This record gives sequence, C-alpha cells and structure tokens, in this order.
Amino acid sequence: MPPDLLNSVQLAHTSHLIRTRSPLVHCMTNDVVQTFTANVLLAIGASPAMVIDAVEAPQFAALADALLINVGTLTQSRAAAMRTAVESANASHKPWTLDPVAVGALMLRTEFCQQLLSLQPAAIRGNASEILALAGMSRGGRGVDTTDTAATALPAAQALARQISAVVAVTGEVDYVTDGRRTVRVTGGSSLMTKVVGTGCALSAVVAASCSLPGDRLDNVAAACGLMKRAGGVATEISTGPGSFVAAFLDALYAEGQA
Ligand SMILES: Nc1ncnc2c1ncn2[C@@H]1O[C@H](COP(=O)(O)OP(=O)(O)OP(=O)(O)O)[C@@H](O)[C@H]1O
Ligand SMILES: Cc1ncsc1CCO
Ligand SMILES: [Mg+2]
Repeated sequence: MPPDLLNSVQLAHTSHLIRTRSPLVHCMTNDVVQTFTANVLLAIGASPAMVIDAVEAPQFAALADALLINVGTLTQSRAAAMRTAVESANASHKPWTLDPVAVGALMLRTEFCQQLLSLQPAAIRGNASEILALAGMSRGGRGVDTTDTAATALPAAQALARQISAVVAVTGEVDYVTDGRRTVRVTGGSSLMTKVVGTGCALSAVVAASCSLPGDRLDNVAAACGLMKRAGGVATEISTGPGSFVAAFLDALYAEGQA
C-alpha cells in the first residue's frame, strides 16, 4: 500500500487531545536535550518530568501517562534504571517510546536497544541510520546524525514495526510513520531543524505523549510528527538562524494550540 499523507484534521484532533488531557510524560532522556524537551512538551500542552534515579524511575513510570527512553547519553547505570522503568510501565499498562540515538556502531547502546525491543515499545522514533541499524540492516550513521534518507529506511521501519508490533517513525526531510501495514507520510519542516540540537529527541517525547491518547496510535504518532514539522516550517520563515529558530519554534508549537 502506498503511504497516506497526514491530514490536517487528524493533526488538529491530536493536538487538541494533548492540550485537553495534558499527558504526564516521564522522560529518561539524554543530558544534551533535557530543557529543550521539557519546553517542547510544555509548549504543546503536555506535562514533562525527568525522573532518572533507579529507585524513583520505576515508581514514576507507574504513575505517569507515558515513558520516553532516549539512549543519547547512556551509561551502564542509566541503562539499568531505564530497564526497571520500562518493566514498571509495562506492568502498569503505560506506553513507552524508544529513541535509539546513535545506535549502530556503539556496543552498549546497540545491545541495550536490541534487548528493549522484546519489552513491547508502543513506538520507536529515530532518524534513518538509527532505524536501519536497529533493524539490523546497517551499522549506523555518523554519531547522532543520519547518513541515510528516511525513504531508504522505510522498508526497515516497516519490517521492525511488524516484527515487534509497534509504531515506528523514521524521520528526516520526509517523516514516515508505520505499523508495518499502513504507512503515513509527513512532509514539511526545514533543514534548519537539524541545525539545533534535539528536535528529534523532543519529537520522540511528543511521540511518547501521543501514545497515551485515545484513538488510533499510528494516526496520533503521525500527527505528533506533523505538529513538529508544521512548527518547524513556521519558525524557519520568521527566524534568521539557529538561535532565533529555537525561540520561534517553541512559540509556533505554543500557537498551534491557541488557534
Ligand atoms: N531536511 C529536512 N527537512 C525538513 N525537516 C527535517 C529535515 N531533517 C530533519 N527534519 C525534521 O527535524 C526533526 C528531527 O528529525 P531528525 O531525523 O533530524 O532527528 P534526529 O537525527 O534524531 O535529531 P536529534 O538527534 O538532533 O534530536 C523532525 O521533525 C524531522 O521531520
Ligand atoms: C549531540 C548529542 N550527543 C549525544 S545525545 C545528543 C543529542 C542529539 O541526539
Ligand atoms: Mg536522534
């Protein structure tokens, strides 16, 4: 089946659901993107909390509406805390989302993410090289950056989605969101989104939030991608570089919900 194009009614619906339900998103994410991720979640009307201790994380995973696991600055002790949080989220029937940052060449994060695949993530969001590597089809990108296009990684995303019954979002110039049967294509945004750190990581937090919503998960995750693309496009038009882009991007996300 050829990909559907994300429609604006779905985007508005998911955005409204996030703002009215304000999901509490438990973020176990990397050191680089903590504040940006929290600000993105606040701008769309969700509620972020960064709880990382090995004792507190499983407690909080049971209370929060959704959990994000991002391995960008993984350590062995963080991996242990993340695993207990995932197990707790699963025991409490809370959806969790994986961002496999720089998976491929590096052993600790690659083995850890491969193991997590058996713990039923609701969604996975990564760039093309990360999704290819997670599916076992390449050795990863250049550090945290992709060296492949999302279209190239779509078959890997579809295979991975079918294999573990999750929604997989592979992002880039075009985003593809798939459950292995149906695929939604999300266009927009701009390359300036890759010139500030953490747009992908923050998107994964928005994907995590969207997994807690009622309705079709694939459609909600695609809408999460659409929200970020649209704000990225608006922000690019009014900004003059990466610095002003960040402020304009947060303002655009915030404004989407006020319309
Ligand atoms: N060339 C591009 N044109 C338009 N949008 C893009 C482009 N590249 C990335 N994006 C958008 O930027 C956001 C981040 O996607 P990307 O695939 O770069 O994630 P990432 O590599 O994991 O990022 P990071 O690791 O910095 O958080 C997504 O919303 C994506 O759609
Ligand atoms: C730059 C960087 N290094 C580790 S995580 C991260 C954030 C982007 O993924
Ligand atoms: Mg990334």
